[in-house]
Amino acid sequence: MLFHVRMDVNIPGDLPQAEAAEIIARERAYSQELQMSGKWRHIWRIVGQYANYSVFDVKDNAELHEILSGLPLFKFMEIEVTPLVRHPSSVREDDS
Ligand SMILES: O=C(O)CC1=CCC(=O)O1
Repeated sequence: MLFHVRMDVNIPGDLPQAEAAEIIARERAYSQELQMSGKWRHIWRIVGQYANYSVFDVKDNAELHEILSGLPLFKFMEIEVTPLVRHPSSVREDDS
């Protein structure tokens, strides 16, 4: 199943910089491992915002929930999920 996910990050200003840097480094490693596995298909920065648009390809809602709630930045994020289904006019073979 494909899901479009918007993640808005809001790290509190009073979090020590070293702690924030460590969480961001773990977030990057976690994300890159999932990208390499094919489950996190796309990640795009939203211009001018500390936010991204991502596309996940996972088994079901439960797997997506597990992945998102495991994000090191999860507690500092607002997350919006939109389930996707193949468009009947799509010419791309990997759209589902
Ligand atoms: O910077 C972000 O948009 C948050 C994030 C998600 C995965 C990652 O590496 O950073």
